[in-house]
Amino acid sequence: MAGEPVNVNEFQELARQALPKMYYDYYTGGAEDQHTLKENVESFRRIIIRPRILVDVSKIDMSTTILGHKTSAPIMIAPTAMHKLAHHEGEVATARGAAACDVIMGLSYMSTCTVEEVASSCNAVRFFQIYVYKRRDITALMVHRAEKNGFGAIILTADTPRLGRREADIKNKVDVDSRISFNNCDARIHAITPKIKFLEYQTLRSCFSQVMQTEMFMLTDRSTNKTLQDKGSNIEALAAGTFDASLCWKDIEWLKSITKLPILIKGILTSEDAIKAIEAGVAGIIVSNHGARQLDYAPATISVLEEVVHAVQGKVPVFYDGGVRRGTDIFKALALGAKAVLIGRAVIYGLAAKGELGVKQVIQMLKDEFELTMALSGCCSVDDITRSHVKTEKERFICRM
Ligand SMILES: Cc1cc2nc3c(=O)[nH]c(=O)nc-3n(C[C@H](O)[C@H](O)[C@H](O)COP(=O)(O)O)c2cc1C
Ligand SMILES: CCCCCCC(=O)C(=O)O
Repeated sequence: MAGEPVNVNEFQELARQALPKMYYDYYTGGAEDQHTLKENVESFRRIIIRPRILVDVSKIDMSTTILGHKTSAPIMIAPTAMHKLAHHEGEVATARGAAACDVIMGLSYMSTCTVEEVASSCNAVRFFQIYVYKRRDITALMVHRAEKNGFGAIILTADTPRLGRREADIKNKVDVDSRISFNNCDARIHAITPKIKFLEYQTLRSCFSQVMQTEMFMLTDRSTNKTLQDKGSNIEALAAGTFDASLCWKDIEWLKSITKLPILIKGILTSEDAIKAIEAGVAGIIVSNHGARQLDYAPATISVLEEVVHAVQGKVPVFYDGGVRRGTDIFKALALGAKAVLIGRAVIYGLAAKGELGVKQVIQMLKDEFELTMALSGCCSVDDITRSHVKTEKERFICRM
């Protein structure tokens, strides 16, 4: 590629050049046939924008308010794991990029910088994403650390009782550089099982590979010495050992009992679950298929956004993620009822290509594209973006009949 990157796809190419194949594949990949992965992006292309002309667009205001936090644009950074695999400064660089653009940073439970490091690195508004461990006390500790360090909300990821099957990670035998550790969750070593308590904690905590060995140890049936789970990737095995697959709706009550922070639930794809989420008392919903990394042949996220928005009836804000690569995508999601969008891979591409500067450039690029889309569509503020500004494929099909 000649010159500076001019769009997210070009940042993706820079990330590909910068990263070892194993990590690039981990970041870009989706589950199984990657059908949903393609659809997450393609479905946006099938939605067209209905622009209005001769509107005074000399001043465009992209700002909005998310759970009471004023932000420069309806954009948040999606929680994604292990940023130190993309850049040595990890989530600290990402958070600084978010702060520079005045957007909210979502920090993953599986981050490689701690909540304390991220909190002290910049003044970005931060939300903390959690997976719920079998060992609830560890998750509670993480929630309290986030609360103590000024995080503004908890994002409960609810679509991951087990990790999706990402075949590239299996083939690549994905593993992590021994200098990197899950610093945020070093307590997670305890989470695997009380059975491993006799193993030396300090030797276990240092890196992912060692966690893997521990995990494999734990998954071995001592009587036969046969590994109980050896078909998935290392990451899948680790998730199987730590994540609580029994998590269900009643557990939101538990989460509410341990924190005063507002709770966003991430991973809603149906009206049925949206209604349950509201009954459970969440402060907001994130319509997400986890970047198509969980259930393949789940719907493209943008195709179900409206179903969820209708079910929610304005009771709580609805956020969106999946496949956002352009400012026009952000505009379309807002027109279909999202309050804001979360950006996953695009931010990682920026981070891998240029660290903090790359994160900043990717977000700024998306903001610039979004602002231009607003101007060319005749919208001066985010409230001016309405359902009538887009036409879905289904509507176009009905029009033709
Ligand atoms: C490499 C990678 C790691 C992710 N890690 C997490 C995570 O730790 N927690 C989580 O809730 N979601 C995680 N996600 C899902 C994102 O939060 C988000 O739903 C998704 O990336 C949005 O799609 P996009 O990448 O097309 O923007 C991850 C996604 C990717 C690509
Ligand atoms: C036990 C490590 C699991 C990391 C999972 C991160 C994630 O959600 C992803 O999609 O990858």
